[in-house]
Amino acid sequence: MSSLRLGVNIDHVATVRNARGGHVPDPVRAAQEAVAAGADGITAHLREDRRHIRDADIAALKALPVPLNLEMAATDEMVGIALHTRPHAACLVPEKREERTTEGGLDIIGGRAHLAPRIATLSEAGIRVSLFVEPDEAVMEAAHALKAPVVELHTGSYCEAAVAGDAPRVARELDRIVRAAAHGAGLGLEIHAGHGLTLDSVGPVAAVPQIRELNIGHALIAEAIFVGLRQAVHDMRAAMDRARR
Ligand SMILES: CC(=O)[C@@H](O)[C@H](O)COP(=O)(O)O
Ligand SMILES: NCC(=O)COP(=O)(O)O
Repeated sequence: MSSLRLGVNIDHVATVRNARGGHVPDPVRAAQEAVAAGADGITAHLREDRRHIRDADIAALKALPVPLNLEMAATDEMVGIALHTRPHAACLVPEKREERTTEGGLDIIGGRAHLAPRIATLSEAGIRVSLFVEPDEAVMEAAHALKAPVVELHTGSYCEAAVAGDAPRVARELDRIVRAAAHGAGLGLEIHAGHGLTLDSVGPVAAVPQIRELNIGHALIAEAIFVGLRQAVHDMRAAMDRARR
C-alpha cells in the first residue's frame, strides 16, 4: 500500500441515482469498482438533507470489506447513526442546507464545547474521528486539544485558485496547507486532505510528505463519465504516486 491513501468519495454517484429516484447507478457498485481499481477506502457524506447519499447506502457500504469514512455533521442525529452503523471512520464536517457543497472547515475553536463530547462519544465507540478543517496552524492546535486523532485539511481555497489560474494565490494557499500539515503532524495528528482536488491540482498536495490520505470525489466521478470509474481511479492514483516519487 502506498504511504498516501486514496479515499474515493462516491456522493455524486448517488446524485445521479437520485435524479430519477431509482436504484442506478448504485453507489455500492461504484465503491466496489473504485476499490478494485486501487482505492484504499470509500468516503460518503450523509447530509442532513439526504440530497445524495442516503441512510440505506451507508448500511450497504458498511457491509463491504473496505474502510468506510462517514462524513457527517456533528449533530445528535448523525452521531446516533454512526454509533448504530459503526463505520471505520467519521469525518465531522460543517453543513448548511443552503450550501451547494462544503464551503469551509469546521469551526473547532468556537465550536469546542459542542464538538468535544461528540468526538469523545465516537472515539469511545472505536470510530476513528477526523475533523474537516481549514489548513491553519492555530486550528491544528485546537484539533489536538480536542483529542481528535485525524484532521482533514480543506483544500477548497487552493483548488479554487488553481481553477482560476491565480498562481500567486495558489502559492499562498499551498503554503497554508504545507505549514498546517507540518504543524499538525508535529502535534501527533494524522493529516488528510480533500475537497475540490482534480487530476490537475492533486500533485502539489499529494507531494506534502505529512499527508497520509486524500479524499477525492466530485472531479473523479466527473472524469469517470468519460473514461470509466476504474480508469478514473487508476489515473488519480497514478497522479498521486507520481507526486510522491
Ligand atoms: C467535506 C467535503 O469537502 C466533501 O467531502 C463533502 O462531501 C462535499 O459535499 P458534497 O459531496 O455534498 O459536495
Ligand atoms: N472530504 C473531501 C471529499 O471527500 C471529496 O471532496 P470532493 O472531491 O468531492 O470535492
